Amino acid sequence: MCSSDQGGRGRGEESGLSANEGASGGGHEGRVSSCIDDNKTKLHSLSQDIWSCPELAYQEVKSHDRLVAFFHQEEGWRVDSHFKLDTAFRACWHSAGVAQGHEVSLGFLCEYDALPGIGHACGHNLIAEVGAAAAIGLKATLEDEHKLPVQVKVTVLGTPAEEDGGGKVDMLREGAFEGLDVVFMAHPSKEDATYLPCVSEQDVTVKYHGKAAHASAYPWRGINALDAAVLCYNNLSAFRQQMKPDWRVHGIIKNGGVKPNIIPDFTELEYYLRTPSRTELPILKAKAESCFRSAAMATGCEVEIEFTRNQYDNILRNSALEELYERNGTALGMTFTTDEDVLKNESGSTDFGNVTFAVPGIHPYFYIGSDALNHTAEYTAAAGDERAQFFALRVAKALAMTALDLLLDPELLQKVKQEFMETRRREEQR
Ligand SMILES: NCCCC(=O)N[C@@H](CCCN)C(=O)O
Repeated sequence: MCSSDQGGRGRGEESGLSANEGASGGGHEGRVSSCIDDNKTKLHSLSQDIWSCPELAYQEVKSHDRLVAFFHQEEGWRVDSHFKLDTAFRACWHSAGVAQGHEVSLGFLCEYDALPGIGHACGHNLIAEVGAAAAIGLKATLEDEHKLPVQVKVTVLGTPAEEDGGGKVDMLREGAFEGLDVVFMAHPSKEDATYLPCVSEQDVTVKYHGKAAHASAYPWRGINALDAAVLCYNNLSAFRQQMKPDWRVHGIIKNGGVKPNIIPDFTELEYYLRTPSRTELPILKAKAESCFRSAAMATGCEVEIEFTRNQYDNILRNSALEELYERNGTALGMTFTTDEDVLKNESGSTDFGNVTFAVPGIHPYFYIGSDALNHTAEYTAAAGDERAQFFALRVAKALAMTALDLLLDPELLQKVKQEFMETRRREEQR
């Protein structure tokens, strides 16, 4: 059985609510909270171990092993390491009893990849912790509940490579999400929000091949690949005036030549192309491609255009899930942002978007005790700071309570699924 921890601080502490008081002070919600609080030391240690050893996309070997070990040490979980991808995993638990009809299958996702150079600047160590905490909190509560109206399967999926590549897209292709009824995860941010506009994205690498020559002695003998790269950059900058205001194109020159007196024979750029809906993305891709190709034509370079294997889709919203989550979060003392600039403008992209076209899901954002911005060294520090723990555990409680709501009231689950079908149909007809 679980005890109760009334501690708490930070945004939401202003309300004076502790997690348990805010939830209900008892009942199922109270049990979720106390079970998660009971495990806070080992959850913190899980998150710290991932944070202190940041690993890039598809190379999250130690983080994978640490999470797999975590679930091996928990009772009742069947763990598949290297599930579908080398650094992905799956952990499953089934509620006791004789299966009668459909088993409700709920998934919690853990991300754990970091960024080059600045470590866990997007706080994915906390995403992993939240996914694990919500899953064990829900399981413990369900074990105490003997009158569940349904059989339940809880699945934790470790999904690599969100920052680069899109591990969830690979896993979707491999069938890893089949059979799930609803999926849950939460992403660190600088505010609490049930939803931020997560847009669709296609990444592309552009390479120009020219011809080297001494830049002073025989410049007319060279073909300048840096000129092509600069023209490419400028073509896209000129095109920006005609882009829709909510499109985003941003790039870097990864390789711009080696020495001023050598006409560069090779340059390389990397661009991210984003539109609010995946249906618009092909239009932007085609226009960007014209910018890449015309720079090659103007300079006489050869161009190689490599669009990445996985495109990220926008997130399909589910207001039924959002309302449940917001109610639980508010009860736990969260204050959801009302800043229109944040709520209406593009956020980044996530491969969770692709998941929401296959399974109903929610991807709320959560404050971690710092005003630092994601993808900065300051955010890395905040994601590893002990102060983030209260917020991470609180969001895990809100996710687990939302899952519990669906299990205790089959009509709610039906509502979520119905909305998912309708939203997806509307999106596909856009
Ligand atoms: N909205 C989620 C934010 C996480 C994030 O920053 N994701 C990256 C993904 C980049 C993949 N190429 C982003 O830049 O949006």
